[in-house]
Amino acid sequence: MAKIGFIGMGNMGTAIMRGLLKTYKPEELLFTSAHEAKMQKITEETGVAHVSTATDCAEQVKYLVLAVKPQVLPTVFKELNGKIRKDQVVISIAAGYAIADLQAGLGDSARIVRSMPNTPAMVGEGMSGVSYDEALFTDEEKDVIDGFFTSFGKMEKVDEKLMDVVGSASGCSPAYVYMFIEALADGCVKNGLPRQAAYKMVAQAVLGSAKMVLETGKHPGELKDMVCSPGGTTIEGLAALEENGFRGAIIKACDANFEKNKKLKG
Ligand SMILES: NC(=O)C1=CN([C@@H]2O[C@H](COP(=O)(O)OP(=O)(O)OC[C@H]3O[C@@H](n4cnc5c(N)ncnc54)[C@H](O)[C@@H]3O)[C@@H](O)[C@H]2O)C=CC1
Ligand SMILES: O=C(O)[C@@H]1CCC=N1
Repeated sequence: MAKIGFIGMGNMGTAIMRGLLKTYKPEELLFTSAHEAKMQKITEETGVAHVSTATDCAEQVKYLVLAVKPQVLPTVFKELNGKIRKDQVVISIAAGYAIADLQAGLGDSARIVRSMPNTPAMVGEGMSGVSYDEALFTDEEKDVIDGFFTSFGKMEKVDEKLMDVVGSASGCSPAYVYMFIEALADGCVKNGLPRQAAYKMVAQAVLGSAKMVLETGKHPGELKDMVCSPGGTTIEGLAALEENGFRGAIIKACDANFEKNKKLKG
């Protein structure tokens, strides 16, 4: 019998499954999604079997991952309501759905883990904010839950009331970073650097800078100051960014994420 089943196998489902396949055998996983031809292709590529309905998937697994768009969750709830077993663990990655909302859709006794991962899961460098009531799960289940998230990156347990904020830090943030990489590369291309060299150099600079934050423990401002030689080139660039509202734009983007979470429930 499969252990972990996915309802929804799109961007995030495939990213997470790829991570899990480093730890789990294909026979331990199962999924269902919307299009038979796409499911067939994923099964051929990964060796993971699929079934046609959410009910079939739920019936066959202990850990059930909800990986459909928030707008699709009401349909899935209709199909699954009352069918979630007491021994089952439901892992949601949906934006905007609180544990109480998921229980309202699946049944009050459903034991839910709410999470917010991100697409770098695809390369084993995901970041997931995770929230669940520790008292509801056995030690073995907690090991599986934590192992699930660490199979494709890092995890941080957070209070559920912070999960909407976590969306900006984990779920949404790669999009901002890609936009930054694209813009910085464009700036380099404008001044003559070949495009492919620009992407490679900028992406490596982002990777290295992130590592500096994680590994030195230094404040990002201190690391920034180390780059800015007095009267040098970097401080000129920083002044231009400040003039153009760089920090304010990012803070506003986080506010926009936060507000949108409240409007996703179907
Ligand atoms: N894309 C991202 O970066 C992140 C997304 N999320 C959350 O992950 C969830 C999935 O997002 P994505 O993977 O980006 O969406 P997606 O649209 O790429 O994947 C959803 C999958 O669900 C399938 N589907 C549609 N209706 C279905 C149904 N009735 N039964 C079974 N499968 C069905 C679709 O065919 C598709 O393969 C969302 O709730 C989103 O909030 C969380 C973190 C990051
Ligand atoms: O854009 C979204 O709503 C999803 C959740 C976080 C990242 N992607």
